[in-house]
Amino acid sequence: MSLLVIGECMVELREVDETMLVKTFAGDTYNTAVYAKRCNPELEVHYLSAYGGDAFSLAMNKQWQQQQLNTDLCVYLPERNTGIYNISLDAYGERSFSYWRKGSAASELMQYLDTKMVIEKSSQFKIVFFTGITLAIMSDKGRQTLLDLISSLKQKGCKIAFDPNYRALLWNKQDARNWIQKAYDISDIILPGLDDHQSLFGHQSLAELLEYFSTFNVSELVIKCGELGVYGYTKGTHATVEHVPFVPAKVQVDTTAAGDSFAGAYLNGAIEGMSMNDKLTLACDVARMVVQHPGAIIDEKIELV
Ligand SMILES: O=C(O)C(=O)C[C@H](O)[C@H](O)CO
Repeated sequence: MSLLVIGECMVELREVDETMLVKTFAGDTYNTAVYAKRCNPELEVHYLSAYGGDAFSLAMNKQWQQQQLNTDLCVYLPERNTGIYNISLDAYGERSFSYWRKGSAASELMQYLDTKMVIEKSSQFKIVFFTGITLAIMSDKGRQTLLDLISSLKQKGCKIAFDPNYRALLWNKQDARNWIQKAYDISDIILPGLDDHQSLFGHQSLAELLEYFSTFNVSELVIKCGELGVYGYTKGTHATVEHVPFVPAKVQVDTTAAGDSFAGAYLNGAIEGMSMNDKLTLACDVARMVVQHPGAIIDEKIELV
């Protein structure tokens, strides 16, 4: 049984000093795929994306292989390029991003993907994961084709997991709200951040989020509340909430991929059949390790927990 992750990977640039940049590869869904695999090297993790014919795309593809991801479903678009993003950090290691990704290969994935072929393989995928960023980079037609594909995979028995990962730079708020709600409608496992919901829907508290999600048919709801910790709810047991308090990292170097690594560890735990408390604890531990190192993907020699 495997995990299928759908989205975009890019060139990641980060400044070493005023004249030097480090180049690696990252993107929210890719980060999740990598950390799920690192948590359990036995787990088959499929990464579904598109890559171009430029030199960066080819190097990126090599990196996907090195991370032991299964890329059989990926689409090659020789006329397109890979996207690029840059990480800027403040004095507390809080990150912000700049993007050069319009028209990237991944943004056109759904125009070229053989969705029937993916549906035929559905029995392999226990969980299918995508994010608000996966939707944000696509045209409306691409977004609808993606949601149709996800719905078909759900009908075939795959569990659907979704993280809204709202990035205001990538789309307007109204579009983001509409499409993220459509994604919630078909998701079994939802991993929202309170901050995303504050920006998108004006929700100010955990209680407001719970009220909002009470109308969706979610089997696992994991709400990340920053310094208030994380809360996990399992369908039918909304009264027996699991709460894991926030424990700060020894040092916070770069918060890039904190949420993505959390998702990777959590989904790995879900596939392994862990309890809600164990999944949340593992996910928090992994995210805490990731923020202590620069960039989205930390050196593989570093033990995650
Ligand atoms: O912001 C994006 O679109 C990215 O995917 C880049 C980062 O790796 C990601 O946001 C980290 O969560």
